[in-house]
This record gives sequence, structure tokens and C-alpha cells, in this order.
Amino acid sequence: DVLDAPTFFFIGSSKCATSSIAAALARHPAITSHAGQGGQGEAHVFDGDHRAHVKNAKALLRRLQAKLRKNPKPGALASMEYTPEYLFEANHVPACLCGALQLTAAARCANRRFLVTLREPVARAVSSWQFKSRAGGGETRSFRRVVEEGAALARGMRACLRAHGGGDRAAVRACPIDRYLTPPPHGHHQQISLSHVGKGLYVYQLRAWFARVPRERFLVVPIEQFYANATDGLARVLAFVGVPALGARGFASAHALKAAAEIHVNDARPSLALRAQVTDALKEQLAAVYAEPNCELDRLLGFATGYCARARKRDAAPGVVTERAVAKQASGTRTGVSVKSASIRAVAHSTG
Ligand SMILES: Nc1ncnc2c1ncn2[C@@H]1O[C@H](COP(=O)(O)OS(=O)(=O)O)[C@@H](OP(=O)(O)O)[C@H]1O
Repeated sequence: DVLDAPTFFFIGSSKCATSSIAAALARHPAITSHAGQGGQGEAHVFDGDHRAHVKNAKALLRRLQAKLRKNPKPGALASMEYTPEYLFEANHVPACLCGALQLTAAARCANRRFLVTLREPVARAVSSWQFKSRAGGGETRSFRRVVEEGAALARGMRACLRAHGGGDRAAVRACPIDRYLTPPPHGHHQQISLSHVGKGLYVYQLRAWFARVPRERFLVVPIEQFYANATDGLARVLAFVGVPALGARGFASAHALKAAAEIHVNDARPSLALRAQVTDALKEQLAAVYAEPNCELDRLLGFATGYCARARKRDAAPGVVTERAVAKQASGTRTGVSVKSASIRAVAHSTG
């Protein structure tokens, strides 16, 4: 029963258009969600105070079921849990979530699906810092300080992983993301939302998730590729979560599908003062932090996200990735969205 446990989890990453895409999914006639028709509201069942241990699993599952049963859609084929911080809490949430799902015979982790959206990480960090720097957001550090502290944390993470032999399960356990990539003081959930730089180090987060849930259960979508053709992007996501895009159980018309795909909410609209802090020099500094992890990410995923600068330089004229280069890198792709040269060009230009 789709109301016993979500058939798919939309786990992040935050600031990667998750609100817009969750709203599009929540609008689908055959997807039930705690988020309701408008897509607002994150579930936060397995993170924060609830993350600690599998012994809470029964209570967590009941809480999740109550959320799903709040807005049931008759004849739903799929159900969604949406919490964009789950991706980052990769050392706690998978164990907690899979522990809870084990309590229902049919709903084990290995037969659920996991949706992840990514965004060029410099742009993601800027969006995150600006969002949290608004009144009441909890961020008081300058962008410069965030970049410098984030770079130091990233170095610490790399050193830890090197010391523990790279990217296998032992290294994942030895170098927990919330300790290594979250600004101190550790142990405060608030600090996770201030991990503006760390959250863009996607490769470490996905590796930790893949250590717990089979890789083929994930669809990982760079939003630059999704929005190069949003209708196709949404259709692909719908196929992955097991519902038709159009027809009796799908959107009523191509126009309705397109309108859902083009929902755009949750813009930061930063003040001029915040924008002025984001200089080209700091963005370059940040791009250097992500350079190697971005390339590791492509290797982990088996397709070109468009974020790996080395692939761009090696395979193409400056700033542009050719379709041939992408196809070469993407051979063996399992879950990447179809890549169009225009979308990759957009990524190449957005990284500065
Ligand atoms: N349709 C579409 N196209 C392009 N970009 C889009 C779209 N929808 C949302 N966005 C941008 O995504 C940012 C918000 O992401 P999230 O909704 O995931 O943020 S949150 O973590 O839930 O707070 C936020 O980015 P910034 O404006 O740079 O802050 C949104 O503008």
C-alpha cells in the first residue's frame, strides 16, 4: 500500500530546486505526498532529533504513515517523502530510514526509489549562504569567511579519506560528513543548515548513501540538465518513480505536464549588500575546492554532471562541452538525464 511507506524519497540536495520539483510531483494525480498539492512542507522524519537510532524506527514509521495519510489521493500509484537535507545527513539517515522500512514487509530500502537533484556547487553554495543570511536565517558569517572555513573543512575531509584508504565503507564510517563538513560547534542540527560549502561536496554524500542502498535505486539529476528541457526532465523523473506522465493516471494534458515542470518557487532574491559579497575571486576559490570532488562525482555516477572542469578542458574548446565528449564520458550511464549540448553549455557558463 502506498500509504504504508513512501515508494520514493526525494532526499535533496537543498538549494537544488527541490521545492519546485517537489511541487511538480505533488501536483501529479497519482502521487500522494505529505507535502500536499502545493508541494510545501518537508517531512524531516529521519533527520534532526529523530536521527539517532534504529530503536526509534517504529515511532518514526508511524509518524511517516500519519503524514502520508493526511492527504491521500484515491488510486495513487506512488507516494513521496520529501526532505532535502537527507542527502547531507548521509551517515545517519540511511540507517535510520532503512531500519524503519524494514518493519513493513514490502517496503525495504532495496525496493524504494531515491531521487536526488544536484546543482553546480558554487552556485548552490551562494544560494545557500544568501538564503540563510536573511533575517532569521541563522547565518552571521561573511561570504569570505564561509568560503575560507568551508575550504578548510573540505581539506580535512580529503585528509581523513586519504588516511582511511579512499572511498570504501570503512572510510565512509571513519569520516562522518556531519563532523567533517559542518562548521563547528558540532552536534547542533542548526549547523547542518549552515554547511553551505560542504553540501556541494556531493560525491562524499552519495558514496555514503550508496554504501547503504543499491546505486540503481537512485536517480541523480543535475538541475541544469533538467531545466534545459523541463518537460522531458519531469517526464523522466515520473518514469523513474513509476507513474505515467500523461493519460488516465497521469497529467490531464501536455500543457498541464509542462506547467508543472516549469514551476519556479523559492528564489533567494538576495539584497544588494549580500550580492556584493559574492566576488569573482571568492567564487574561483570555491570552484578550486570543488574541482577534484566534482570529477570524482562523475566517476561515481557514471555520467557527466557537467561540473567536472577537467573533463571540460580535456575534451572541448574552452568553456564548452561537446555532445561527443559527454557521450564519451557517459558511456555506461545508468541514470543520467539525456544530455543536450545546450544544457552543458549552460552549465559551463554558470560555474564562474
Ligand atoms: N524552475 C527553476 N529553474 C531554475 N532554478 C530554480 C527553479 N526552481 C527553483 N530554482 C532555484 O532553486 C533554489 C531553491 O532551491 P530549493 O527549493 O531546493 O531550496 S530549499 O533547500 O528547499 O530551501 C533557488 O535558487 P536561488 O534563487 O539561486 O537561491 C531557486 O531560484
